[in-house]
Amino acid sequence: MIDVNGVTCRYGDGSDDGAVTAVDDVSLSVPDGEFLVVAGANGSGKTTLVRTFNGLATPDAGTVAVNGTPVADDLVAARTAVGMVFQDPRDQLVAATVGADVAFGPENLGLAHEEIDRRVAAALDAVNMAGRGEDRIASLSGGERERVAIAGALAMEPDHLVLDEPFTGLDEPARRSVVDRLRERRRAGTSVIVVTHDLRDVLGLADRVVGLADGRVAVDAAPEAAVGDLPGLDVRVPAGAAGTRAGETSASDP
Ligand SMILES: Nc1ncnc2c1ncn2[C@@H]1O[C@H](COP(=O)(O)OP(=O)(O)OP(=O)(O)O)[C@@H](O)[C@H]1O
Repeated sequence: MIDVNGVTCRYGDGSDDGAVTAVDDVSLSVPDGEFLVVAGANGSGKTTLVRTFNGLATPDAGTVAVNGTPVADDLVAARTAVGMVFQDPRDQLVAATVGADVAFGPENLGLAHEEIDRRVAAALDAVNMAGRGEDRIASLSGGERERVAIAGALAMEPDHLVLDEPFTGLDEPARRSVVDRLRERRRAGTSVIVVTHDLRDVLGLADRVVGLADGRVAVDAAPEAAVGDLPGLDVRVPAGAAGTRAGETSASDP
């Protein structure tokens, strides 16, 4: 369980005109096994909010607890329990080859070699990169690097998996494969949190949608109840899913 209680995050020191409140008094709980989509326009605070889940961002007010332990009390526990894949995978790849990169996290957990090999193989398979362990990171395309970053997070088998705009650079087979694996992880009890302003890939999988606007929770509902309000948040929803009530303009596919 991830418990977010009254979290506010600001950038800047608050004394100048440039200070920004990125997350504004947000409270929410993410139960184990939930597939949560965090949606919202650019700059609505999605990334900042999820970065508080493992201590990469520190709230100016409020608390975040993971599996009952405040993140601030045990950063190592939070980072082990919450796996994260960011928007720019170039910042996350640490090794020279694909296999070494995906193995890096599990090695740091001190797992046995056989278990590391199993996890690396399963994670590469999940992103359609089976057998590519010897490929050099430097020779990969942007989308392939993104897939390696996702594999690295999957190989950690975290309790909670956060993916920030995970599908942007993925081709269709890779996207389908990752979606299948996320579905599988959720069935195994992992909570999956996908951050996006484009719900077309994930709305069908979601148990719940939290929509942010200006750092605040504007929508918190099951997908079928949320879709009617999402176009107002400037997010992209699947064609036919938006609540295009009479007289409204939808942000869905043309
Ligand atoms: N490092 C930073 N320094 C200053 N302001 C920042 C920083 N990171 C984010 N912000 C500001 O905080 C607000 C929320 O940003 P955040 O990246 O959390 O939003 P987001 O919803 O993830 O956006 P996007 O969809 O563009 O990734 C924005 O106004 C942004 O300009």
